[in-house]
Amino acid sequence: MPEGFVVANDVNNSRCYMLVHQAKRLNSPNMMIVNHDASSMPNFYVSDKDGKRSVMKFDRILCDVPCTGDGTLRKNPDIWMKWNAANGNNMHGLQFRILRRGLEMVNIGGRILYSTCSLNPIENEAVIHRILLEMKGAVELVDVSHLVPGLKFLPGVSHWIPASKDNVGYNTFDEVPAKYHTQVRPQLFPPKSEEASQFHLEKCLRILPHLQDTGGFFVAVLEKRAALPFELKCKSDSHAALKKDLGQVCSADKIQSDNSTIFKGSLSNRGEANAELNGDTKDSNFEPVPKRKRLLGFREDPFVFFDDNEPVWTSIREFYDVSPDLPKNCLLTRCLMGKKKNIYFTSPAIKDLVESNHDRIKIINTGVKTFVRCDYKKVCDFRLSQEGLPSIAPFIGPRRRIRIAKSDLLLMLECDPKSPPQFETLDAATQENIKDVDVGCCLLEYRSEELNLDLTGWRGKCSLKVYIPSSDVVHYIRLLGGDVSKYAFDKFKKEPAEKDGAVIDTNLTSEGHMEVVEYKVPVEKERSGATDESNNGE
Ligand SMILES: C[S@@+](CC[C@H](N)C(=O)[O-])C[C@H]1O[C@@H](n2cnc3c(N)ncnc32)[C@H](O)[C@@H]1O
Repeated sequence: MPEGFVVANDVNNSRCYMLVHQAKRLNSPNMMIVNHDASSMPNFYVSDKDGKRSVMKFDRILCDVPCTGDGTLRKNPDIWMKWNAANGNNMHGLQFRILRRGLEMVNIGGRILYSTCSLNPIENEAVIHRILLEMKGAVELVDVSHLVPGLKFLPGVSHWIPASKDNVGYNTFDEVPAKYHTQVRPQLFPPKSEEASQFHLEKCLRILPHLQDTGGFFVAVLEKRAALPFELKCKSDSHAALKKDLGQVCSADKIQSDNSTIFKGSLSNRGEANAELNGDTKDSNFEPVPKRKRLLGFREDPFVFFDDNEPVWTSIREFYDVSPDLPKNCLLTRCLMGKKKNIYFTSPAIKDLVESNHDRIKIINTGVKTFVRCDYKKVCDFRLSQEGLPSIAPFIGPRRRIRIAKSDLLLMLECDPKSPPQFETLDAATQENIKDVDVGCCLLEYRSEELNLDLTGWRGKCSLKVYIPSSDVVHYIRLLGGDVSKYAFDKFKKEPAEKDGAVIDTNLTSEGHMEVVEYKVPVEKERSGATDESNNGE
């Protein structure tokens, strides 16, 4: 299992759930979704082998920041009506703060990608220029054009004209009328022409809509070459705060006050650095980081990892013939009491991240669903879930594995789920393999030179079923080279008639029109209520 992991964040709670939905397709145990304001993102702690905790720095950070979205004018025509040369002025501050916080959280030598779907330089080059100025050489723009061969783009610009909402542009801050001083601030202005070349803003990528018929997009990659100026200054403060933070078992209040200490420490120093830079002590350019509200008040179920005495584990281990190499302490549920419904699996690194931060970071989701309660089946209380199978398949023992042939798999995928293929219709070798496996949930393994598949199955008394999400059925038939034409309808030629028990799915065809795919499959119920422990933020 890879040691790396991804932490995805959005300040908007609903967007986090959208993220959960999208990320679910990856089936990755190495991912965590969190819900914070990125401009005041709390530090993440990790522990080493001796259990000593330290602040984690990321290797890579991608800041796809909120923006005016004026690069998407073609698909969002309402932007035309609201467009104003000054719209970007309101976004600049938040964009800058998000990027700056990202730089704090990245390792020296690490990279940060800043992107917007806007073409307004105030949201783009002006943010990068301001960061480069403030970081005093600790951060450099990187030329990444060779990493995207074939992509058409224009270089970043080094000159732009900030404007007020009445669409009047200003060459210098001195020209800005006092009434607009809060909107058109000094930081929005481009570098002086004689200084412009030192920033290399041409290394930014401007992807313009007409170049290759896309939306407009802006991308800049920064590398952190050294500690940031305010990091050096506040190092001792942060150390003291960190020591204090780690030295106690935290209550909610304590955590809040400790975190504010850390942020206050770095903030005041950042303010200093910035004021120094701008010769301005009044406007430090840093809005105060708000004290985090009710850290423990968000409505997410807890993440409860299995301990050595987990009562449900023995029967699962025995039934699935699980290898002792499976890190069972990386299995978790989302309920403290009552019947466990779903069991999730994370990588060891994510487990540590959850345990070291769950009381200070709003974790929305992590782990892949691996076992699902199905005690009505009276064999084992839990069946395997296809979502987590790629992660734990290597640990499932031979007693629960059935090697199947391609023809068997196609039969199972294409059949009416109410009438799964009987043993005698299966490949002769498969029929032999089935004899070694008792009734119940099992792992169906298909192996060929081109394709290896591990699928959740059900070995019945006289039939064999594949047990996968309905939305994946056509995908697997396609992978196996089966005929999917009978599942497809062209919406523009024929209205699909929903038959009893049929599942309708929609896919976008390469022609860009909607193809409606209809098929009958065993439906695995994967979802329940929004705050139910069983849904892990899905
Ligand atoms: C351009 S979109 C990013 C879209 C994202 N890359 C995706 O593919 O879904 C900007 C996102 O930033 C989020 N956002 C806005 N302000 C934020 C903040 N202060 N901290 C974190 N996320 C923020 C918005 O909710 C929005 O989802």
